[in-house]
This record gives sequence, structure tokens and C-alpha cells, in this order.
Amino acid sequence: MVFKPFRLALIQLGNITANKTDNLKHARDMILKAAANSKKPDLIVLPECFNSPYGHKHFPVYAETIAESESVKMLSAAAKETNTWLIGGSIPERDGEQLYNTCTVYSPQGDLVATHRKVHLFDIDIPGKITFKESETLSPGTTTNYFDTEFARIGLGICYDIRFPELSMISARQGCHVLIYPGAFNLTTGPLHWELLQRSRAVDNQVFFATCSPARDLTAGYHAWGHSMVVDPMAKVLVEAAEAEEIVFADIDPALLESARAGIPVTTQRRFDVYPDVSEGK
Ligand SMILES: NC(=O)CC(=O)C(=O)O
Repeated sequence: MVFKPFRLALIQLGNITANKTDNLKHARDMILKAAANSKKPDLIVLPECFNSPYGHKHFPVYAETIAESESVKMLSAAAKETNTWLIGGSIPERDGEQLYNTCTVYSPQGDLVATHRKVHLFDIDIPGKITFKESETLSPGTTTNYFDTEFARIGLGICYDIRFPELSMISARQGCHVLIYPGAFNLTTGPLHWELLQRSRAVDNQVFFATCSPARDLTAGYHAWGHSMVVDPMAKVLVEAAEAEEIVFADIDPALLESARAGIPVTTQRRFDVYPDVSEGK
């Protein structure tokens, strides 16, 4: 699989309100702004739950079926208009009776080329800090997912999926060079784990790892950590947003992946005679 230098833009989107039409308009404006930047990104990324407030009670209200989704229509048209690859963060998706937290991906021609339904639902309870139960309304995805571009193979996950190293390992063993997870950590887990988990998944697998968060909004029901980030295969943070709305750009250089793997050759030193390969059969 080809791996060539490319430029990534992460849109740490702000102003995510209760009004879906406004959210879609703002997301579209920011995609056009990222694409028009003199840095000319090859791939643009939006955050988790970019078209609706984040919270399990909101998911049924904002959920759309992919075939009729106004969010999908906007994202497809924006990818085509900007002639850029686009990872459309995630949206609440309805499929029959089930709801999912779903990421959709578009080619520069505007074709929907991949989807990823959040596999690990965000169900946590840290007394006095945060309780969240996505499983009250969402169902979990059941597949691992990646897509191919002319510059790299890219593995997908959403937010809480990052806490499960198996998912990243499977993507890496399937030949992904870059793992991109739209996400929305919070003010309890963000400072503790957001960077740590990305650097861990990057160094475990000697891949680039990127996340894209909503901007922090203390008037919203859920306070996102922000700090959208790109990490290289040696676990160095290449770029990091602050908390507010911002677009950050990163150059992905395949030489960094090659030198990490040549210098510390864990990819050829694994002991599948001692422990199983989690990517077996995937
Ligand atoms: N929001 C999430 O899915 C995950 C998260 O905030 C965390 O793992 O912490």
C-alpha cells in the first residue's frame, strides 16, 4: 500500500448548538476555510458529534439515516467542492430501530467511501466527576474500518475506541499508516488520558495518530477537552490545538514511520508463538 507525504487539517469546531441547520452551515464554512488555506490540506477532519450537542438524550432527536441524511449530503458536497478527502467527524445515525455514533468518509469526488460505527460505547461512572452512558440510546458498531487514499491507508475509530488497544493494533496490522479518531474527551479524563492514549497507540503500533475534538464550550451540557492533536510514530506531538475553535495542520512524513520501524523493529519482533495476534482473521 502506497504511503506518500500528505497534509492533514483538523477542524476543532466550535459553536455546536441545538440547531442542526446552523451546525451544518458552520461545519461547511469551516471545511471551505480549511481547504482555502494556503497550506492546502489533502485530508480534512471534523470532530465527534459535530452536528448535534453531545449527550445520549440528544442522539434520538438528531439521528439521521445515512441514505437520507442532510449531514451526509452537506459533507459529500463539501468534499467535492473542495476536491479534498474528508472525514466527517461523527453523527448520530439511525438504522431501523438502532442508533449509532457514526463516522463517514468522503473522497474528493464526494463519494461516501467508508463508515465507522463507534465500537466501544462511552459508559463510565467516576463519582462526583462524570457519569455518561451512551448505551442508554446507542448500539455499538461491530466492525473495524479503514479506507485507502492515493497517499495512505487510514484506520478509523471514535473517541472511547482509543482506550482499547486491540482496535488500533488491528488497523496497524491491516497496513494502516495513520489512525484518525474524531473524539470528545472531557475535563476529567482529558487532562489525564487524551495525550497519553494517543502517544501510546502511536508508539505501540509505530503509526501516526490524530484526534479531532469539538472546541470547549462551558455553556454546553458536555464540556469537551479540545486539544485536537497529531502524534508521530515515535510518540512526538506534531501539533496540538488549544481549547477554542481552531484549525490545525500537520505534515505527515512517511520517513518518520520508516525510521521508527527501522530503529526499534518491534513490528518484526512480535512473539505470536507466545501470545495470539489480535488481528488474526480480521
Ligand atoms: N467521549 C468518549 O467517548 C470518551 C471519553 O471521553 C473518555 O474515554 O474519557
